[in-house]
Amino acid sequence: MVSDSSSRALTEQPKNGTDVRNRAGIASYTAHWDAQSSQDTAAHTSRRKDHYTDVVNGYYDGATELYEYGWGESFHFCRYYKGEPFYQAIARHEHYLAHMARIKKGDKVLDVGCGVGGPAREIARFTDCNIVGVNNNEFQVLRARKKTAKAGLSDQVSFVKGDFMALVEQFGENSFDAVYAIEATCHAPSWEGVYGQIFKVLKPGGVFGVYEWCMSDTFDQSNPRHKEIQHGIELGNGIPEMRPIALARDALKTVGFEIEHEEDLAQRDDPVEWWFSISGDLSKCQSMWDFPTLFRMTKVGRNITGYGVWALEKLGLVPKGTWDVQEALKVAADSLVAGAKENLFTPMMLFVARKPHSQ
Ligand SMILES: CC(C)=CCC[C@@H](C)[C@H]1CC[C@H]2C3=C(CC[C@]12C)[C@@]1(C)CC[C@H](O)C[C@@H]1CC3
Repeated sequence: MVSDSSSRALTEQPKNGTDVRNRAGIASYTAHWDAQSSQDTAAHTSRRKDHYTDVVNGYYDGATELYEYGWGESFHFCRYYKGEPFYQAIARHEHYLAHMARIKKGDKVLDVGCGVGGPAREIARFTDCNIVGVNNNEFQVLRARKKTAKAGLSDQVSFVKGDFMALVEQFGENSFDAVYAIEATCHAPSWEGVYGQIFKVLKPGGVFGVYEWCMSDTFDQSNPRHKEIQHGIELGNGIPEMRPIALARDALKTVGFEIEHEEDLAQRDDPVEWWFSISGDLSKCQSMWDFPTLFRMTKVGRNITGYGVWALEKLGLVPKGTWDVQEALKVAADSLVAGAKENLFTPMMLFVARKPHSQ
C-alpha cells in the first residue's frame, strides 16, 4: 500500500497553464559552483549537498526543454550497436535494465528520478508492469503526466512529486516489487541516503537495478586535470558531487543490499562509443534518422541553439538564466566526452542489488 501522502500526490491535478518553474532558481543555478575548478573547494561541495534540492531543481527547471529538444524523452545515455538508430538504442538500454532487475508483468515498480517519464513508459510497455515515477521537479512531473496521458498509459504509469531522500515517508516500507534508477541517483547528496530509502521501500527479496554516474577507479581528486573534468561534469549536469564507483558499491552494501551483478557497461568493447552522440562528430552517425540529434552537437548546431535560446530569453519566452544553463550544457558535453576519452567517468555503472528475503 502507498501511504496517504503519496495517494494525495497521485491524485494532484496539474496546474494547467501555470509555469511552475522557479525562475530565481534557474537564474542562480551556476552560482552553486566557483567558475574555476581549482577554486571550487570542499566547502562549495558541502553547500551544494546541503542545498541539493535547489541545485537539481535550478538545473532541471532550466534544462528540461533543452533536453527534450536535443535528446527526446529519455534523459540518459546508452550503448550502441553498429547501425543501430539512436532511439532504438535508448529503448534497448531501458529494456536491458528491466530484464536485469527481473521486472515482470503485474509488478509494482518504482522509478527513482523519472525525468519526464520516457523510460517508465517504455518499461511499462515492455514488461506490462505498473510503474510509479518519483521526481522532485514539479515541471518534469507535470510534463511526465501529460505525455503519459497522451500515450494512453495513465492507468499503468503514474508520477509523484517527491524527494528520493524521503521515499519511506512517501510510500511506506516494503511497497515495491522492484525499483530502478536510470542516471538519477548521482543527484543525491549521498548514495547511502538514497539507496537506504530504496532498500526500505522494496519488498524483501525485491531487486534494485541502477545505471549510476560514477568517476572511475583511476580518478584522482588531487590531479588538477581530473578535478577540472569532475567540476565540468557536476556544473554541466546539476550534480552536487561526482563520486567514485567504489563509494556506490560500498553504499549499496552498507544499507543492506546483496549485489548480484555489477558491470561498467562503458568498458565493453563497443565499436560505437556511448558518447558519440554528444561528440559533434557527424562521421559517426549510425542512421540517417540520427542526423538532427547529432547535428545539434556540431559547432554550427550548438551556435544555432545558443543564439536561439539567447533570443527566446530576451523576448521573455523562456525564463531568465536558461541561456546560462544552455552554456552549462556545452560544458557538460565537453566534460563528459573528455571524461570518457580519459577513462575517468562512466554514466552506466550497472548494479543489480537484492534486498535479502530475511529483511
Ligand atoms: C544529468 C544526468 C544525470 C543525466 C542526463 C544525461 C543526458 C541525457 C544529458 C547529459 C548532457 C546533456 C546534453 C543535452 C541533452 C541531454 C544530455 C545528453 C543537449 C544535447 C541538449 C541540447 C543542447 O543544445 C546541447 C546539450 C548538450 C548536453
